[in-house]
Amino acid sequence: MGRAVAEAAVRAGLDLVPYTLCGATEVAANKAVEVAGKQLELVGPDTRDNLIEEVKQQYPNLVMVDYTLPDVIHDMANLYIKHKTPFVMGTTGGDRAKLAADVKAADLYAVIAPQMGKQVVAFQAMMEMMADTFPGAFSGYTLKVTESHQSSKKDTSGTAKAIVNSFQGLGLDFDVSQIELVRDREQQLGRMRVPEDALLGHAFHTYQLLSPDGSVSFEFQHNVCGRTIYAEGTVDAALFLARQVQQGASQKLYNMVDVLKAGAMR
Ligand SMILES: NC(=O)C1=CN([C@@H]2O[C@H](COP(=O)(O)OP(=O)(O)OC[C@H]3O[C@@H](n4cnc5c(N)ncnc54)[C@H](O)[C@@H]3O)[C@@H](O)[C@H]2O)C=CC1
Ligand SMILES: O=C(O)C1=N[C@H](C(=O)O)C[C@H](O)C1
Repeated sequence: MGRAVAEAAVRAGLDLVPYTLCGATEVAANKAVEVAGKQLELVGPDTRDNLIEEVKQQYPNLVMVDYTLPDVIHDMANLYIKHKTPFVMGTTGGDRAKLAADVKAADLYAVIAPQMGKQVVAFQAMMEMMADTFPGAFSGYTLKVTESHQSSKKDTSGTAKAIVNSFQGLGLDFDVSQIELVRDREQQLGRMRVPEDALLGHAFHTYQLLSPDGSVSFEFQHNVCGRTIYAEGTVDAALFLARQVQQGASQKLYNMVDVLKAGAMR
């Protein structure tokens, strides 16, 4: 995602900071990272603090973008809080309530969301609205949720968890631990019908609802191949956040439904 966002930022005409934070293993591998002809320097956890202070001086409108891993999500949030750098975070996992509470307590500008793709965010917003408007409308129904992602994704989809939250509001008795995770290549190609060239980057979600007597069924599905939809949405979020900072907006913590409702997604 880091590369896809950097490329989308360049496409949008943004000034890309020539550094990229990464884990210690990536620094040790010492791989060159080039985006749109610009060389990016890899910066590991040991040297990032001093660098961030320098970069802040040089780029006063800095917005940091986080696509790291569930294991380090709180460490990364603490980093942005420590340096007071506005940030957009698409990383999933961690304790989401704690994450929001920490950022709110720090009074820092941020967009945090498990889903950045405009049309999927719109679907997510629609489900939230349905749950708020018609609470319990699907009481007694059963729910089956299946999500397939690239096998490197270890956690349950943050998007699926958010949608399940709305289904719970609609009366479904369903826990996120019941979400079926598909990470096996053969199942992805066969049962899930994921195109082979999307095995390393896809998100196929299906939500099936069945009435108590089996006579009524609903199915919602969103299938994404590749990373572009999230990268473009991330750039929208960064532009939106930069505007909120400049205007000194009183609300500081946002999710992508807020960004979409503000009309800030291209
Ligand atoms: N919100 C959204 O729309 C989307 C969210 N995601 C989420 O974003 C996260 C990352 O996904 P991918 O890019 O596919 O994973 P990836 O495994 O390709 O990349 C993770 C990156 O985190 C970096 N990293 C690890 N430890 C670090 C540390 N201590 N400091 C700085 N960087 C560190 C690694 O160097 C690596 O480049 C996952 O949680 C995924 O579910 C992914 C796509 C869309
Ligand atoms: O890791 C991914 O790929 C994705 N992660 C997010 C999630 O966990 O919901 C968003 C999308 O599904 C892609």
